[in-house]
Amino acid sequence: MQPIMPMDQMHAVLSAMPDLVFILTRSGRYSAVYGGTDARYYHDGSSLIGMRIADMVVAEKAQWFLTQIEATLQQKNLQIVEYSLAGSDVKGLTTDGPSQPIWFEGRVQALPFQVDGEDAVLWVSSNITARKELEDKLRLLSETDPLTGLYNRRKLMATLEAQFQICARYATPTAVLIFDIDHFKRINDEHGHQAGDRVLTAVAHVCRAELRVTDVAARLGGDEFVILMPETTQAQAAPFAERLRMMITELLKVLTRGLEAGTVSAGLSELLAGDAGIDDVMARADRALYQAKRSGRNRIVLHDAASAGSSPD
Ligand SMILES: Nc1nc2c(ncn2[C@@H]2O[C@H](COP(=O)(O)OP(=O)(O)OP(=O)(O)O)[C@@H](O)[C@H]2O)c(=O)[nH]1
Repeated sequence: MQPIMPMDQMHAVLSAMPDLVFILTRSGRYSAVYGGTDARYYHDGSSLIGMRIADMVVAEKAQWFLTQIEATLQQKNLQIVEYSLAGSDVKGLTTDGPSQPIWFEGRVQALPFQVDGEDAVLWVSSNITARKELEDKLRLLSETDPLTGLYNRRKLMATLEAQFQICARYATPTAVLIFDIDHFKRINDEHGHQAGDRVLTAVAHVCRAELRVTDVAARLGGDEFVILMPETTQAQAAPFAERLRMMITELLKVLTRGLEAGTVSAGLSELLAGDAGIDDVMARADRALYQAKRSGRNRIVLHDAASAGSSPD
């Protein structure tokens, strides 16, 4: 049998816990706070003892904590939750401790005895901010095109797939525009690859500035870009597409110094009720783009008009 540790040693062990440990009652009272004494990772929580969550934490977050405590008491098994808290979310903290919001992982376990006449949980908070930041960086890297900062093909397809599901359920339209810089290769050949990169970056900048917040711009690869316009039919998207084409053309004129590569071709389509999946709309927009290239470049072709012409396949 394990020897019983003297109370003062037991207390010292709890105080030395690397993470913050709370005993919280069902009504949200901080009965005890231990550990988490390294100010690089945690604020000193000792001032919370005897207080109630609802009095110490901003209302919306306090309610969230109470919900987690109740769930743990009812389910009686370990709950693992993630949440963020800024110093300003908690009243009465000392100014020591991190100044940025902290991400925590909370491990919450019901206690087999009552504390201060109430059911209670042990809540261990670990600072996981560094891990969260790394996750954010990795997500950004996996979803964006490093040159332009726009969504990459993978993220575009995932977004289009989500939009396809919304359209299938609620019959809302989504327009898809694919555009491509005409004779982009000449820009690279005449002005160098770096100049080509600057053109691609500037085009992305125009897209970002012109789009609505709900629109999505992506670089498919090379000099090919896609814009998704949720809640927008092909007909509604056409004037916007034309304005964008003209703005990019103006920009290219400046950046390419009159080279015969200063124009844009585009194909426009929309999700249709009978589509089996997102490949259908991408193929229609692509066919329309092909048609725009074939019929002299420097133009936008709408899917209906494109389907009347020949296709690349
Ligand atoms: N600067 C730069 N060039 C790239 C990048 N990715 C692809 N390219 C170049 O983009 C050019 C695309 O050329 P093509 O696909 O032949 O198309 P185009 O010259 O625009 O001709 P059309 O589309 O028929 O008008 C190729 O020369 C690629 O090497 C990039 O990230 N940066």
